[in-house]
Amino acid sequence: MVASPSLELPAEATVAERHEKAPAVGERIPVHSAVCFGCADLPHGLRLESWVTDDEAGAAAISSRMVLREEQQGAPGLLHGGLLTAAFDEVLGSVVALVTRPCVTARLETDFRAPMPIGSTLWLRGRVDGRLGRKLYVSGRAHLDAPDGPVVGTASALFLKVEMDHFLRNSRPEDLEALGVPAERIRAARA
Ligand SMILES: CCCCCCCCCC(=O)SCCNC(=O)CCNC(=O)[C@H](O)C(C)(C)COP(=O)(O)OP(=O)(O)OC[C@H]1O[C@@H](n2cnc3c(N)ncnc32)[C@H](O)[C@@H]1OP(=O)(O)O
Repeated sequence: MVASPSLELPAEATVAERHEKAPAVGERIPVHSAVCFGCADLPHGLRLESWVTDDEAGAAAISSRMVLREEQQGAPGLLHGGLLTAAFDEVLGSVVALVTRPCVTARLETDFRAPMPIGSTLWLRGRVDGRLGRKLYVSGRAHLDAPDGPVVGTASALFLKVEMDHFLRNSRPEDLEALGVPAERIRAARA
Protein backbone atom coordinates (compact mmCIF):
# COMPACT_ATOMS: atom_id res chain seq x y z
CA MET A 1 0.00 0.00 0.00
CA VAL A 2 1.46 3.38 -0.98
CA ALA A 3 1.18 6.11 1.64
CA SER A 4 -0.27 9.54 0.77
CA PRO A 5 2.43 11.94 -0.51
CA SER A 6 2.75 13.82 2.80
CA LEU A 7 3.29 10.50 4.61
CA GLU A 8 6.04 9.22 2.33
CA LEU A 9 9.42 9.04 4.05
CA PRO A 10 11.64 11.71 2.43
CA ALA A 11 15.00 10.48 1.12
CA GLU A 12 16.80 12.96 3.46
CA ALA A 13 15.09 11.60 6.61
CA THR A 14 17.41 10.10 9.22
CA VAL A 15 17.00 7.13 11.55
CA ALA A 16 15.18 8.19 14.72
CA GLU A 17 16.81 6.52 17.72
CA ARG A 18 15.42 6.43 21.24
CA HIS A 19 16.32 9.37 23.47
CA GLU A 20 18.94 8.49 26.10
CA LYS A 21 16.37 8.98 28.87
CA ALA A 22 13.65 6.89 27.17
CA PRO A 23 12.75 3.46 28.60
CA ALA A 24 15.02 0.62 27.45
CA VAL A 25 14.13 -2.36 25.24
CA GLY A 26 11.78 -4.68 27.13
CA GLU A 27 10.56 -2.01 29.56
CA ARG A 28 6.90 -1.13 29.91
CA ILE A 29 6.02 2.37 28.71
CA PRO A 30 4.38 4.19 31.64
CA VAL A 31 0.90 5.66 31.34
CA HIS A 32 1.63 9.20 30.17
CA SER A 33 -1.49 10.75 31.69
CA ALA A 34 -4.03 9.45 34.20
CA VAL A 35 -6.82 10.74 31.95
CA CYS A 36 -5.56 9.42 28.59
CA PHE A 37 -8.23 7.63 26.56
CA GLY A 38 -5.53 5.47 24.98
CA CYS A 39 -3.32 4.22 27.81
CA ALA A 40 -4.86 5.04 31.20
CA ASP A 41 -6.78 2.40 33.14
CA LEU A 42 -10.16 4.07 32.57
CA PRO A 43 -13.54 2.28 32.30
CA HIS A 44 -14.19 3.92 28.90
CA GLY A 45 -10.57 3.90 27.64
CA LEU A 46 -8.71 1.66 25.20
CA ARG A 47 -6.38 0.56 28.04
CA LEU A 48 -3.43 -0.06 25.72
CA GLU A 49 -0.32 -1.53 27.34
CA SER A 50 2.98 -0.88 25.56
CA TRP A 51 6.57 -2.09 25.72
CA VAL A 52 9.76 -0.87 24.05
CA THR A 53 10.99 -3.33 21.43
CA ASP A 54 14.19 -3.89 19.53
CA ASP A 55 14.59 -2.76 15.95
CA GLU A 56 17.15 -4.07 13.46
CA ALA A 57 17.95 -0.60 12.15
CA GLY A 58 18.21 0.92 15.64
CA ALA A 59 15.01 2.94 15.25
CA ALA A 60 12.54 3.54 18.10
CA ALA A 61 9.89 0.80 18.14
CA ILE A 62 7.17 -0.46 20.47
CA SER A 63 4.73 -3.30 20.85
CA SER A 64 1.27 -2.82 22.38
CA ARG A 65 -1.68 -4.94 23.46
CA MET A 66 -5.38 -4.14 23.55
CA VAL A 67 -8.26 -6.43 24.51
CA LEU A 68 -11.42 -5.75 22.46
CA ARG A 69 -14.45 -5.22 24.74
CA GLU A 70 -18.24 -5.40 24.32
CA GLU A 71 -18.68 -1.62 24.50
CA GLN A 72 -16.28 -1.10 21.58
CA GLN A 73 -18.52 -2.60 18.88
CA GLY A 74 -19.37 -0.94 15.59
CA ALA A 75 -20.96 -3.69 13.50
CA PRO A 76 -22.40 -6.39 15.81
CA GLY A 77 -19.57 -8.34 17.39
CA LEU A 78 -16.84 -6.38 15.63
CA LEU A 79 -14.56 -3.54 16.70
CA HIS A 80 -15.62 -0.04 15.65
CA GLY A 81 -13.13 1.07 12.99
CA GLY A 82 -12.50 4.47 14.59
CA LEU A 83 -11.15 2.71 17.64
CA LEU A 84 -8.45 1.01 15.61
CA THR A 85 -7.42 4.45 14.36
CA ALA A 86 -7.47 5.73 17.96
CA ALA A 87 -5.33 2.77 19.01
CA PHE A 88 -2.81 3.56 16.26
CA ASP A 89 -2.77 7.22 17.34
CA GLU A 90 -1.81 6.12 20.85
CA VAL A 91 0.75 3.53 19.73
CA LEU A 92 2.39 5.83 17.19
CA GLY A 93 2.30 8.80 19.58
CA SER A 94 3.95 6.65 22.23
CA VAL A 95 6.74 5.47 19.93
CA VAL A 96 7.42 9.03 18.79
CA ALA A 97 7.69 10.07 22.45
CA LEU A 98 10.66 7.71 22.80
CA VAL A 99 12.54 9.96 20.37
CA THR A 100 11.39 13.46 21.27
CA ARG A 101 8.54 15.21 23.01
CA PRO A 102 6.11 16.79 22.96
CA CYS A 103 4.74 15.85 19.54
CA VAL A 104 1.22 15.86 18.10
CA THR A 105 -0.43 13.91 15.31
CA ALA A 106 -0.63 15.98 12.12
CA ARG A 107 -1.85 13.23 9.77
CA LEU A 108 -2.85 9.60 10.35
CA GLU A 109 -3.97 7.09 7.73
CA THR A 110 -5.42 3.68 8.64
CA ASP A 111 -5.98 0.70 6.34
CA PHE A 112 -8.54 -1.76 7.63
CA ARG A 113 -7.52 -5.17 6.33
CA ALA A 114 -9.76 -7.63 8.19
CA PRO A 115 -12.63 -7.50 10.73
CA MET A 116 -11.63 -7.54 14.41
CA PRO A 117 -13.95 -9.68 16.59
CA ILE A 118 -14.88 -8.47 20.07
CA GLY A 119 -13.22 -10.67 22.69
CA SER A 120 -10.02 -10.98 20.70
CA THR A 121 -6.75 -9.21 21.47
CA LEU A 122 -4.95 -6.81 19.15
CA TRP A 123 -1.16 -6.83 19.17
CA LEU A 124 0.06 -3.58 17.67
CA ARG A 125 3.51 -2.47 16.61
CA GLY A 126 4.76 1.03 16.00
CA ARG A 127 8.03 2.25 14.56
CA VAL A 128 9.56 5.64 13.84
CA ASP A 129 10.67 5.21 10.23
CA GLY A 130 12.57 8.47 10.09
CA ARG A 131 12.89 12.06 11.14
CA LEU A 132 13.38 15.25 9.20
CA GLY A 133 13.47 18.42 11.27
CA ARG A 134 10.22 18.68 13.25
CA LYS A 135 8.62 15.86 11.23
CA LEU A 136 8.52 12.28 12.47
CA TYR A 137 7.35 9.62 10.04
CA VAL A 138 5.85 6.56 11.71
CA SER A 139 4.11 3.35 10.74
CA GLY A 140 2.21 0.63 12.54
CA ARG A 141 0.60 -2.78 12.17
CA ALA A 142 -2.13 -4.53 14.12
CA HIS A 143 -2.12 -8.34 14.45
CA LEU A 144 -5.02 -10.46 15.67
CA ASP A 145 -4.67 -12.60 18.81
CA ALA A 146 -0.88 -13.03 18.68
CA PRO A 147 2.12 -10.76 18.08
CA ASP A 148 2.62 -12.54 14.74
CA GLY A 149 -1.09 -13.24 14.08
CA PRO A 150 -2.91 -12.15 10.90
CA VAL A 151 -2.55 -8.47 10.03
CA VAL A 152 -5.93 -6.75 10.49
CA GLY A 153 -4.79 -3.15 10.06
CA THR A 154 -1.86 -0.95 9.09
CA ALA A 155 -1.22 2.75 9.58
CA SER A 156 1.11 5.54 8.47
CA ALA A 157 1.34 8.86 10.21
CA LEU A 158 3.16 12.15 10.43
CA PHE A 159 3.81 13.63 13.88
CA LEU A 160 5.16 17.11 14.44
CA LYS A 161 7.36 18.25 17.30
CA VAL A 162 5.75 21.18 19.09
CA GLU A 163 6.77 23.44 21.96
CA MET A 164 5.10 23.32 25.39
CA ASP A 165 3.38 26.55 24.36
CA HIS A 166 1.13 24.41 22.13
CA PHE A 167 -0.52 23.03 25.29
CA LEU A 168 -0.22 26.20 27.35
CA ARG A 169 -2.22 28.00 24.66
CA ASN A 170 -4.72 25.29 23.78
CA SER A 171 -5.44 23.02 26.77
CA ARG A 172 -8.08 24.04 29.32
CA PRO A 173 -6.43 26.21 32.01
CA GLU A 174 -7.97 24.16 34.83
CA ASP A 175 -6.36 20.97 33.48
CA LEU A 176 -2.95 22.64 33.23
CA GLU A 177 -3.27 24.03 36.75
CA ALA A 178 -4.20 20.56 38.04
CA LEU A 179 -0.84 19.38 36.64
CA GLY A 180 0.93 22.11 38.60
CA VAL A 181 1.43 24.68 35.84
CA PRO A 182 1.29 28.15 37.43
CA ALA A 183 -1.67 30.27 36.29
CA GLU A 184 0.79 33.07 35.54
CA ARG A 185 2.64 30.92 32.99
CA ILE A 186 -0.65 30.00 31.29
CA ARG A 187 -1.68 33.65 31.08
CA ALA A 188 1.73 34.63 29.70
CA ALA A 189 1.52 32.00 26.92
CA ARG A 190 -1.89 33.35 25.91
CA ALA A 191 -1.06 37.05 26.08
C1 LIG B 1 4.17 10.95 26.11
C2 LIG B 1 3.17 11.25 25.06
C3 LIG B 1 2.50 10.03 24.47
C4 LIG B 1 1.42 10.50 23.56
C5 LIG B 1 0.52 9.38 23.13
C6 LIG B 1 -0.81 9.92 22.69
C7 LIG B 1 -0.76 10.32 21.26
C8 LIG B 1 -1.96 11.11 20.90
C9 LIG B 1 -1.48 12.17 19.96
C10 LIG B 1 -2.59 13.02 19.56
O1 LIG B 1 -3.67 12.55 19.31
S1 LIG B 1 -2.30 14.70 19.41
C11 LIG B 1 -3.94 15.30 19.12
C12 LIG B 1 -4.31 15.36 17.67
N1 LIG B 1 -3.51 16.33 16.97
C13 LIG B 1 -3.70 17.65 17.14
O2 LIG B 1 -4.51 18.12 17.91
C14 LIG B 1 -2.84 18.55 16.32
C15 LIG B 1 -3.68 19.71 15.76
N2 LIG B 1 -2.90 20.41 14.73
C16 LIG B 1 -2.03 21.40 15.07
O3 LIG B 1 -1.92 21.80 16.23
C17 LIG B 1 -1.19 21.95 13.96
O4 LIG B 1 -1.84 21.79 12.73
C18 LIG B 1 0.21 21.24 13.89
C19 LIG B 1 0.97 21.47 15.20
C20 LIG B 1 0.09 19.75 13.62
C21 LIG B 1 0.98 21.85 12.74
O5 LIG B 1 1.00 23.26 12.88
P1 LIG B 1 2.40 24.05 12.80
O6 LIG B 1 2.02 25.49 12.64
O7 LIG B 1 3.28 23.68 13.90
O8 LIG B 1 3.07 23.47 11.48
P2 LIG B 1 3.14 24.10 10.03
O9 LIG B 1 1.78 24.39 9.49
O10 LIG B 1 4.14 25.22 10.09
O11 LIG B 1 3.73 22.88 9.19
C22 LIG B 1 5.01 22.38 9.45
C23 LIG B 1 5.29 21.35 8.37
O12 LIG B 1 4.42 20.21 8.59
C24 LIG B 1 3.57 20.02 7.45
N3 LIG B 1 2.24 19.66 7.93
C25 LIG B 1 1.54 20.28 8.90
N4 LIG B 1 0.36 19.68 9.07
C26 LIG B 1 0.30 18.67 8.17
C27 LIG B 1 -0.65 17.68 7.84
N5 LIG B 1 -1.81 17.59 8.49
N6 LIG B 1 -0.36 16.78 6.88
C28 LIG B 1 0.83 16.84 6.25
N7 LIG B 1 1.78 17.74 6.51
C29 LIG B 1 1.53 18.65 7.45
C30 LIG B 1 3.56 21.38 6.75
O13 LIG B 1 3.26 21.21 5.38
C31 LIG B 1 4.97 21.85 6.98
O14 LIG B 1 5.83 21.17 6.09
P3 LIG B 1 7.17 21.91 5.53
O15 LIG B 1 8.02 22.22 6.74
O16 LIG B 1 7.77 20.88 4.61
O17 LIG B 1 6.68 23.14 4.84
